[in-house]
Amino acid sequence: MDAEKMDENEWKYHGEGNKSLVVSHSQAPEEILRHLQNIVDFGKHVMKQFFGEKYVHYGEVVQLPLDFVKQLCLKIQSERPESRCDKDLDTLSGYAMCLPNLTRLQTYHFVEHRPILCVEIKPKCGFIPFSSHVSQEIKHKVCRYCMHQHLKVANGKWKRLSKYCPLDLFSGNKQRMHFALKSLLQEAQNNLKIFKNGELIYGCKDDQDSLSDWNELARHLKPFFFPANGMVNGPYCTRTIIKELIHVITMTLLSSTDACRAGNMKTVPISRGRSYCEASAFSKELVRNGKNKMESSGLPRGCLLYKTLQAQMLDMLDIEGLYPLYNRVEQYLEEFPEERSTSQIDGPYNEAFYEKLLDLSTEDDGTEAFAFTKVQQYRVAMTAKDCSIMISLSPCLQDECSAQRPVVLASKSRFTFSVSVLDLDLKPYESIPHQYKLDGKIVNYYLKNVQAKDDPMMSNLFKENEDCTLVLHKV
Ligand SMILES: O=P(O)(O)O[C@H]1[C@H](OP(=O)(O)O)[C@@H](OP(=O)(O)O)[C@H](OP(=O)(O)O)[C@@H](OP(=O)(O)O)[C@H]1OP(=O)(O)O
Ligand SMILES: Nc1ncnc2c1ncn2[C@@H]1O[C@H](COP(=O)(O)OP(=O)(O)O)[C@@H](O)[C@H]1O
Repeated sequence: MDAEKMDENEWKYHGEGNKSLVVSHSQAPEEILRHLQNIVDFGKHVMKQFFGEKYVHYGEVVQLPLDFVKQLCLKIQSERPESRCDKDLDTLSGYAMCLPNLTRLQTYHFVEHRPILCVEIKPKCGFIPFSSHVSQEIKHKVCRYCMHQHLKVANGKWKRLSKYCPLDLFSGNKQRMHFALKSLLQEAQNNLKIFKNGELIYGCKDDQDSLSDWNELARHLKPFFFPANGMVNGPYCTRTIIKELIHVITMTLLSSTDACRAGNMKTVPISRGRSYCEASAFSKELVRNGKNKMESSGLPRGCLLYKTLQAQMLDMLDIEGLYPLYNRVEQYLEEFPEERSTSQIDGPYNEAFYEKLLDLSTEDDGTEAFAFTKVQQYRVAMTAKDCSIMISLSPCLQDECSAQRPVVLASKSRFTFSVSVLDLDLKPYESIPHQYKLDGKIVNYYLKNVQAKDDPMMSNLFKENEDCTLVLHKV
């Protein structure tokens, strides 16, 4: 073994059996450097093409003094969520990614000493699968997020079901978007965070029991929306401020500030698949009110939600259609392992990698080339389904507004703003089997524990511990 690997600091205890003690060597620094460079390249050559350069900040890889890294890890350890403390921080390579602080304004110089409000939304998947490979009809009616909620609550990840449905947010219909944002504000889970001058003031707390405290949030937001202090504190004030916040977030999400290939590239028709989710609390409320037309005004092509949805819809086959192609790739790589590097599964994520994503055909010609393309497109789609949108807002005065600085108006104030996308590291090829298994778990749990209860006929099929004879009538 290489002499330089004989540094005890690079080894860690993994476990032991009756006769053996297991230690593992941490990733070699060059592997970490390549991993981080891959993330930067993927942002620079791929996601910037989908989202546009104004929305994507891919940063750069830097090397830091090891002492600094070690001291930093000790300093922040107590602030980390308990649920994440099982993940070790890399204190051996010194490599890190240097990114702009997206809770600050990105696109324009921000006025010094001006307060900044930042809203982070993790929208999740905004479409219902339209693939013919889908085996369960429920997947054509209820979206992944709404189905997954029930399994998450059953597994204890969250205490309460969220009323948020991504299809309402991605609908482009202001009424539906307002409902979606209000639902996120009621039950943030890991889909909403609000920062004030870089400090987290709302959402995504490790303590799932904390109910949303709108009064506390309104106290933080009041100076932004009613700077003249013309609003007396109280329930009306809280409701008014929350409505102002929802309005401003909606307008920034619908703003379109930069044309790029994503706006012009041959796109997956967004009209494919149903435009609303049967499980959405909004659509149920609409039906209760005797209306059944779900408006989907459609998103402006230049806005970030549209571009995010375009990238998500690279998942054209659904995991059920993709998984056999993944197996075809696996078999091919078992026979020709040297092809792994030329396939660019592990990078480099350069222009050539991007160009290969543009073939949107879904006709399987039986080749490995088709399988490789669909697998890579699926990985990009998974990444876009798990990314976050950051909206930074700073109050501006009338005379500071100009044509090239985007401004959003509230009732008693105005903001200059920037919109960015983050968490754009390509999802690993190896996570595809996990996606396939998780998809089955989510759907099966929903069918057995939710749909059966909602549908009297179905409930007879699943009623447990009760003798019931299924009488089949001759037709
Ligand atoms: O689908 P992936 O591979 O992107 O997995 C995501 C999780 O998404 P999902 O469960 O829909 O597959 C995501 O969980 P949520 O559904 O968004 O709750 C998970 O987010 P956290 O809950 O914040 O962990 C996400 O982890 P990171 O965002 O990467 O931290 C990722 O899970 P992992 O694949 O386990 O990293
Ligand atoms: N450039 C950034 N500026 C400000 N906050 C950031 C930035 N990148 C990440 N964050 C914060 O850190 C959190 C985790 O970062 P993320 O890249 O999503 O990690 P992971 O991929 O492990 O989920 C984000 O949800 C966001 O709140």
